[in-house]
Amino acid sequence: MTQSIAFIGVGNMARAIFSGMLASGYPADKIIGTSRTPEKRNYYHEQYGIAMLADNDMAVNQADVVVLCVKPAQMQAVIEDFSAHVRDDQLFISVAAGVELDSLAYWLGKSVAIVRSMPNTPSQLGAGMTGLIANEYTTEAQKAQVSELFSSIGHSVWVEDEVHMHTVTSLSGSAPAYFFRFLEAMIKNGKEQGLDEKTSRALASHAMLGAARMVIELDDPIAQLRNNITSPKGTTEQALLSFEASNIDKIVADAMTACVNRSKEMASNFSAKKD
Ligand SMILES: NC(=O)C1=CN([C@@H]2O[C@H](COP(=O)(O)OP(=O)(O)OC[C@H]3O[C@@H](n4cnc5c(N)ncnc54)[C@H](OP(=O)(O)O)[C@@H]3O)[C@@H](O)[C@H]2O)C=CC1
Ligand SMILES: O=C(O)[C@@H]1CCC=N1
Repeated sequence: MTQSIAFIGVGNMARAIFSGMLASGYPADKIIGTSRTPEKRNYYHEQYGIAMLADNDMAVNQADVVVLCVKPAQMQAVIEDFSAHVRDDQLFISVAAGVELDSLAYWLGKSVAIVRSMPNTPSQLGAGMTGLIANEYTTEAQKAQVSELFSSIGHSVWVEDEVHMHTVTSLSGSAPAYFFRFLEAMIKNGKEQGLDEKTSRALASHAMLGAARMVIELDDPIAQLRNNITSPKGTTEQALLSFEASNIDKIVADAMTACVNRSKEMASNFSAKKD
């Protein structure tokens, strides 16, 4: 039987996940969302046909699976508020950056199955990538259920050690934003060179999509794919030399390290160990 799934805190990430699920055929009458804002509840109900509640307790009561989608700083208060309603047979999935399994378990206050996930917003198009790790109370059947849920909105990988969730955040959770930023810079330059925004956007974004597809669908090393475009004394070579002169490896490493460091800082700031 199809399980009832409650999304606690419907915002960007919850919408990306349930809209991907709906597009892959998950029944709307098995999805509940919560938000404190009446306008948002009306909007999501009208737009997606899911039940939208103001009351997290009520949503948790009705759910087999509870997906925790509030901001990391709100997680403790939100969980502790509904924790009296938690049942042993429920499965909890958190999407929050930097909130560890032990903290979630402590606030939930019961020996329940908890999966920590790090999805990304392309999930709304079925093109998501999600990192996953489960606590000791999660059965293999529940892990399979979580894999199935995330495969309906893209791909997923299980990591062995929770420390890797910081790296997952920097490689896929936050990464769409890096690529958007890169595209913004490219489109800006296309416009400065005289093309209109729409044409620049189409050219650059299809180049990015095509390159990503080549990496995913072909076996060639990425350096080989790059070399295939880089004619000696040609145009690409000049662009790549310019990137190297700006030390592109360092630019990317610094950004990813900053992302990981913030994830670690959040794990420390939003930890039940501080209580
Ligand atoms: N955005 C992204 O790309 C990614 C986000 N994440 C994680 O997803 C989580 C959510 O991020 P994001 O969706 O971007 O944030 P949003 O602010 O868009 O969504 C959070 C939602 O939670 C709702 N909310 C807050 N408090 C409550 C409450 N007490 N009861 C019910 N709803 C509540 C808010 O709505 P209202 O104020 O109406 O109640 C808000 O819309 C974060 O933990 C983040 O780390 C993970 C991976 C990627
Ligand atoms: O920026 C954030 O904190 C969240 C987590 C990954 C993507 N967005």
